[in-house]
Amino acid sequence: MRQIEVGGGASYRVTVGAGLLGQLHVPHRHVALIHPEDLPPAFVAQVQASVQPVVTIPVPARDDCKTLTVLAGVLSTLAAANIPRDGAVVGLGGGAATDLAGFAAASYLRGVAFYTVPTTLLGMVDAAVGGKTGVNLPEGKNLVGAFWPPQAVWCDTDTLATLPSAVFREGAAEAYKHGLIADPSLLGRVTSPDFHAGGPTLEGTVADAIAVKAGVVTRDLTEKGERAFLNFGHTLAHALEAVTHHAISHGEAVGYGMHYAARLSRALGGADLTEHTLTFLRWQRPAPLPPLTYDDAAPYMARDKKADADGVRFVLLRDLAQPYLGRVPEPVLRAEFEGWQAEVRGL
Ligand SMILES: NC(=O)c1ccc[n+]([C@@H]2O[C@H](COP(=O)([O-])OP(=O)(O)OC[C@H]3O[C@@H](n4cnc5c(N)ncnc54)[C@H](O)[C@@H]3O)[C@@H](O)[C@H]2O)c1
Ligand SMILES: O=C(O)C(=O)C[C@@H](O)[C@H](O)[C@H](O)COP(=O)(O)O
Ligand SMILES: [Zn+2]
Repeated sequence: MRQIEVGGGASYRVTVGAGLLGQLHVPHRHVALIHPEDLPPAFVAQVQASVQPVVTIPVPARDDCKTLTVLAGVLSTLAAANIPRDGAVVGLGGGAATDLAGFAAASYLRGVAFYTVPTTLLGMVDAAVGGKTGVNLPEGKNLVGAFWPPQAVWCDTDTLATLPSAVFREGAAEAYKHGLIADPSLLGRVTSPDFHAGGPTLEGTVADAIAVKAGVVTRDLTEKGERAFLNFGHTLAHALEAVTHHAISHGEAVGYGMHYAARLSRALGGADLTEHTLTFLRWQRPAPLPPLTYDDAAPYMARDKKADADGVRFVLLRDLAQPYLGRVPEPVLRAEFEGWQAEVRGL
C-alpha cells in the first residue's frame, strides 16, 4: 500500500492499494453515494456496506453524466434526501462520475464534504486528485465547475481488474503526461508489458503518477501558474472530445493531443519529443479519428480555459520535464494540424 499526502490550502491523503473498497472511512452521519450506472454492482455494494449511505444515486455512464441536466437531478435528490451541511458526497467510479459528484458537493448547500473512490486508471492517477470538478456544455468540455478538493481519496487497485483494457489504456495517457511534464521515469514504465491490472508494477507506477499531480496541486491548487502544465495536450484533446460528441474519449483525446503539442513544441524550437508521443499512441491504439479539419477544432480550442485576453495559450515542452506556457502563431497551428493528422492516421 502507498500513501501520498496532498497539501496546500486543502490537506488530504491519497491511499493506493488492494482491497480498500471495504475499508473506507467517511465520518459523516448523512452520506450520499454517486456512481455510474454501469459500474460493477459488487463495487457499489462494497462501498454501501462501508459508508452506509442514506441515498445512492446512479448516474449515466461516461461523459453523459457531465451535464447540467444530470447535475440538477443529483442536486434535487440530495435535497429530497435531506443531506445536511455536515453530510458528505462520495464519488465512486471513473473521472466523469467523480467530476460530477465533486461539483454537486461543491454547489449543494454552497458546499459539503467530498470523498473520491476512483475505479479507473485515469481516475486514480488524475481525476480523483486535485479538486477540479465540473460538467460540460455543448460549447465545450468542463466549462462549468469549481475547485473543490476531496477530504480523502482511496484507489483500490483491485477494481481495475474489471476495467476493459481499452479503458485502462485510455487512462494511461494521463500517467504518460505526468512522465512528459515532470517524471520521465514514468514513460517506459507506463508502456511496459508489466503495466496492467494485477501486474507487478501497477501500484508503484500509479502511486508515482499520482505523486506528480499531488506535488503540483499542493503548490498551485487554483491554477494561478504551474498547475496549467497538467493541461499538456488538452487544448486539442478537449476540442476533439467536443467535436466528436465524445466518440473519442478523454484519455484517447489526450493521447492525440499530446502528439500535437509535441509537434508544436518542436516547431517553436524545443527538443523533438514526438517519438515519445508516437510511441505512446502506438501502445494506446485509440479509436480512429473521424474526418476533421483545423477549422472544426479551432472554435473549441479558442474556448480553452488557458486562453486569456490575448488569445489561446498552449502547454509546450522545451525538453522532457521542462514545460512552459506559450502562444503559437496561427500558421504554425494550421501547418502542424495537417502534419499531425497525417501522422496519427498512419499509425
Ligand atoms: N478532474 C480532473 O482533474 C480530471 C482529470 C482527468 C480527466 N477528467 C475527466 O474524467 C473523465 C474521463 O474519466 P475516465 O477515463 O475515468 O472514464 P469514465 O469516467 O468515462 O469511465 C469509463 C467507463 O468505465 C466504467 N468503469 C469505471 N470503473 C470501472 C471498473 N473498475 N470496471 C468496469 N467499468 C468501469 C465507467 O462507468 C464508464 O462507463 C472525463 O470527463 C475527463 O474530462 C477529470
Ligand atoms: O488537474 C488539472 O489541472 C488538469 O488539467 C488535469 C487534466 O488531465 C484534466 O483533464 C482536467 O479536468 C482538465 O482541466 P480543464 O481546466 O482544462 O478543464
Ligand atoms: Zn485530462
